[in-house]
Amino acid sequence: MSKTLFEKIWEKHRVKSIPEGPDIIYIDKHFIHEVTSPQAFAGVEKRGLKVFRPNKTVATADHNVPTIDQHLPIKEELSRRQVQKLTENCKNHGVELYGLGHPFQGIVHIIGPELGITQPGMTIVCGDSHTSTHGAFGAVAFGIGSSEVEMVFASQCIMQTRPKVMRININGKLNKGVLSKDIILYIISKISASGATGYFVEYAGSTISDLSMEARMTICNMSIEMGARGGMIAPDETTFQYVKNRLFAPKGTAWDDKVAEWKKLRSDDDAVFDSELNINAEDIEPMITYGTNPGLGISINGTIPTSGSIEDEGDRKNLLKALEYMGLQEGQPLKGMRVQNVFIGSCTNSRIEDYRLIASFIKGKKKNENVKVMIVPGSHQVREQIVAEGLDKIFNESGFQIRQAGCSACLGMNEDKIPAGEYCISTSNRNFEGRQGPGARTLLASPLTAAVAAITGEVSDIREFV
Ligand SMILES: CC(C)[C@H](C(=O)O)[C@@H](O)C(=O)O
Ligand code: SF4
Repeated sequence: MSKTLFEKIWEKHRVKSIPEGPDIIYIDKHFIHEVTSPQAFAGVEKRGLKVFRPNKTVATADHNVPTIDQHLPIKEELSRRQVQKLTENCKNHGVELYGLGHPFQGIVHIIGPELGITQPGMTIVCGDSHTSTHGAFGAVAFGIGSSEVEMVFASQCIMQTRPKVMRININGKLNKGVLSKDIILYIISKISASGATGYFVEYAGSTISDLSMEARMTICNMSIEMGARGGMIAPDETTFQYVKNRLFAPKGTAWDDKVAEWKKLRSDDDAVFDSELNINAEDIEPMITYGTNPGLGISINGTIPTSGSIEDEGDRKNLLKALEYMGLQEGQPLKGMRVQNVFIGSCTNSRIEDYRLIASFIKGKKKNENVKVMIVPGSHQVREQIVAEGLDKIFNESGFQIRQAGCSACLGMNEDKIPAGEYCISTSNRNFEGRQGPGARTLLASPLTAAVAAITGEVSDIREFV
């Protein structure tokens, strides 16, 4: 019988099916961080257990860490305790930790791919919704809750109801100034923040095949923002080239064997999806969000919808509530609006490719004097690469501040917060109320759209500058 890519990987990892119930799935790789692991460690300890296969788990400190002076003790007490607890737990259970000061430290979804831990055909989980990022390699990767983290610690397996499968086909050439972030913001604006609920999404088509791994990760990362359980892309030459020679990638004949196996990881030609969506790449323009969920987005030249144009009463109320929080009006354009902050980071867009692109655009330009610009690399290694390539000089000359690796202003769990009432163009993935700090107002956009705003001090159309 023909199968989708998702089904092939899922079935290969199925240990048992519970009649009328969930499947038990073997997990190849388990990532953990300081926020969702303490309860799980406490849970296994309460049962008198140890982590069953500690070498299948990798830990990093990312959410609570400061992004300056990481060599000093963490100032915020809660953050300090969380990171300390992670260190103790990893030590007690024999789990490898890339903590502060370690050369591999960084955002969990950045370091997995970067180190070659993330590989095609794997099942990967983490107590973090953006685990979907790893699906870009043709892995079944999804976020889990703390009680499921405990399940994986205890058994290296997880009980999961098998989701439905959706395919989103994107074909054609991208317009000038349009990045993969715009593709995913466009899709979510079309199908809404709940449009893929209950599904695992496979992205396919010529536009996707033409993308780099970094760009594919950005798309898979935000699958969760339309309600999907995860997102994935069939591995191809681009994938193999990215993984090859990375630290934990298979080497020698093991590499050849793996690639032969990975080449079979694609949906069969006649595989049936529960839902399918077709998108024309030429329809996509640079995008920006105006509301408090990632589905409330428009093209950079667009206007905010009017409440009168929205049929559903719930949606209408949500729009008005979002606009009130955002200090925006219905029908208003965003272009030309002043912003006070630009945040270029998070597991969506903090890879070296993002910074190369931004650096080549801003070279020789100065940031607007009223804007604060934060460059927060996704990992320590990305930061080192920025310096090795001399991009740091470009950023410094433009007045962009380069910080150390962490989740940073993507969410207000650490010292990096956006002041209440201020606007921030952010390359992250969530614009919820208070996400970047109490009262902070987030406009999600691509790294290029963020960079051009840093220079002009206002929401701008990158196409007018390149
Ligand atoms: C803190 C963590 C559990 C959370 C997540 O699951 O995604 C965070 O990473 C986020 O992006 O909101
Ligand atoms: S960077 Fe943001 S979205 Fe990614 S894991 Fe950290 S908090 Fe979550």
